[in-house]
Amino acid sequence: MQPTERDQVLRRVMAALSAILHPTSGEDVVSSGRVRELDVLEDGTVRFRFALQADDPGTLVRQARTAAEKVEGVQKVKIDISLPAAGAPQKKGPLRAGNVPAPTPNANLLPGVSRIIAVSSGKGGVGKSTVAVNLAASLAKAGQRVGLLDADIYGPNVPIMFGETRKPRVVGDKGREKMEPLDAHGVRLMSLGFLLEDEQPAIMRGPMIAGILKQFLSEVAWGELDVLVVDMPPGTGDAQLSLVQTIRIDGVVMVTTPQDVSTGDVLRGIKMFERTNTPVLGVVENMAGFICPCCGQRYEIFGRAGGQRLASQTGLEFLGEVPLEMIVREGGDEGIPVVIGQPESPSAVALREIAERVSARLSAMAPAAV
Ligand SMILES: Nc1ncnc2c1ncn2[C@@H]1O[C@H](COP(=O)(O)OP(=O)(O)OP(=O)(O)O)[C@@H](O)[C@H]1O
Repeated sequence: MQPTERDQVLRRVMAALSAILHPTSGEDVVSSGRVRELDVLEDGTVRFRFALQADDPGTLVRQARTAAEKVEGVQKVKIDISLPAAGAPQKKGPLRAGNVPAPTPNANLLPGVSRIIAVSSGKGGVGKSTVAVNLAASLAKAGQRVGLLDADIYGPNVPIMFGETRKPRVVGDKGREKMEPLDAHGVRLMSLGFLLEDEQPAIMRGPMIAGILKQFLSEVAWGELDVLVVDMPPGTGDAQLSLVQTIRIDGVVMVTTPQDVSTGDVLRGIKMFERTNTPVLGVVENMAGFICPCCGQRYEIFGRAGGQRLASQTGLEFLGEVPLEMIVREGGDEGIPVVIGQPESPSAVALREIAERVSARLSAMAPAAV
């Protein structure tokens, strides 16, 4: 594209973006300073940075993308989103929650995978992996072709929860080798933990993930899958953002305990996904009451209905609550997910119903747009 032509495209894009107004303040996204560093490259790619403000709806960036894509002469649109850091002015610097590029996941990275669900939590230890494992096992039991990617680099314990101690095999011709996922309880299993040294400090792992994830994923022979469940690292830092930017995630299941809700970590997690245009399917409340193994009596150790309140506060679907039951922990330790080992238990029934709701949400979605 010639410089004069690029200039014309630039002007047309600028005009198209200027027509996008903030729904409450009415200011347009260009003169309000949200769109920055607008450029048109020789190949017709339009690039700009979108400086999101705290009260911006998640749809504003999408509107800007659609408007730019429709402009005559534009081949591709790349947007870097800067998120407002909580309570602090924005600074330039390394990848962090306040300054992240927009997710531009590669659609061809997992070509045989129809849907990707991420299971996430605001903080560690709330039962995120337990939900991911049982969600995957339930979907597989219901006849779907399911993969499970353990991307929890800080505590990759999904293989153990599936009773797997093997390392994946390498298959394929020389120069085109791929790692074959392990097959356990009808689920194809792969863990980023296979790449990490046990003694590697956790602080090294977040930055590492951005570098290795793409290569790692393209070197796994997933085959055809209806659903890939991704067990995310806990929290909302760089590692989570790298994942969202690399993998095309169709929906996120947020796991919380009634207690965790009150800390606001979950809310921060939900906001991070919304700001990166990653749909959140709903909230699961785990450890929602202890069921005594002796008498079956239920005790609300961590309080009640926090997840439900959070769901209504955020307008998200409440996907269900899972009680605190010893058999869930035992199933995890023994490598037999409770939905398989004790399918009639209250927790297994709850987890299966959650899987059904997630499955229904996925079926209702339009074909994945990337
Ligand atoms: N509903 C439950 N009833 C009983 N034990 C549970 C339940 N949910 C999770 N656990 C147990 O709590 C512990 C933490 O669960 P899990 O590893 O799934 O949490 P996580 O959020 O993935 O943690 P991390 O952030 O460390 O990866 C495990 O021992 C698990 O078996």
